[in-house]
Amino acid sequence: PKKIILDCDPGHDDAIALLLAHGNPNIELLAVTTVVGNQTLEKVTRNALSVARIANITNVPFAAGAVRPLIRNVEVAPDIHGDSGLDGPVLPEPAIQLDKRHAIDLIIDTIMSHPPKTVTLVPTGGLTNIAMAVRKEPKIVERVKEVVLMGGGYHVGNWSAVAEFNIKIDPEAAHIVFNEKWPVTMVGLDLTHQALATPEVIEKISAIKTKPAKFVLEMLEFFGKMYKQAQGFTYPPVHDPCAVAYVINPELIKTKRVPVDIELTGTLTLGMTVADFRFPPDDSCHTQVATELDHTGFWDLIVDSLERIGEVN
Ligand SMILES: Nc1ccc([C@@H]2N[C@H](CO)[C@@H](O)[C@H]2O)cc1
Ligand SMILES: [Ca+2]
Repeated sequence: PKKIILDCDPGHDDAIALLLAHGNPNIELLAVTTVVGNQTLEKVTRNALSVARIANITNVPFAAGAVRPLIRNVEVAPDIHGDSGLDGPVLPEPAIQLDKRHAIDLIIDTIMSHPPKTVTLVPTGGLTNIAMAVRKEPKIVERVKEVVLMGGGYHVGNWSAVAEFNIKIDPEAAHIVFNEKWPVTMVGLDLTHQALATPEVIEKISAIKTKPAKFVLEMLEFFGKMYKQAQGFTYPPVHDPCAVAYVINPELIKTKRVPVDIELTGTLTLGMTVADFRFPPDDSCHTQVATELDHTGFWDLIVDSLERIGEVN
């Protein structure tokens, strides 16, 4: 199985990414870390532990990380995720305690305690924790197998005309992560806006008569309602599980090697992931962007994970 660390800000789609990772037999979830983003650190951390309770995830360390971006102020997304950060379903009381370490120490310890090139980092929130971990222990850059992140967009923005939320809330952190010499796969909005939870998808999940599946349906109902109101989407794009799906089966997502850098000083373009498609990438190019999703294959993975999780009491 592929060993991953999920760094997330649950968030409805982060929650589904966590369930996908937990339920899929090809993924070994080594650690879950939380970062400020969709909501405050306290709220997204509580949400992560509630999702762990829903799926009965008991043997994975969870640790909380950065309470705010490296430089800028906290900017949350209640218009999509609500005041709790996971509005819609009733959130159960957590059943596990947080790991006593800071997220960046759990990330560093986990990577350094596994053989080189065996651990994949999967950030699905702002990149504050990842940037801080790299600055504290630069050795993780050569040791990590790859970074597969949900964030950015080479032709699409959602937090400004040209920037995506996860990048824009901490562009300095993103600049660090995209410029370290490790393999980065950017699963951006160009890809995740194809991951729509259509009625056919809802129907397939509705056929699974378990509490975790019901939780997912209640999350998708709220997420869909907010996405329609806030961004005019008929069906909601479920972003974060796309990053996990790529780790599970890279054939589900087409990618293109291209240099990507982060705008830090633009008035209109702050946080933009600038992809330079003008020339063929040279050997120094360590970034690739996701371009095309196998929609059916993607959602079949999520349905399969929910079926494997089964009923939980
Ligand atoms: N409007 C909006 C804001 C933030 C997000 C979160 N940020 C990423 C998509 O921009 C995902 O990780 C998701 O959790 C989604 C929608
Ligand atoms: Ca997220």
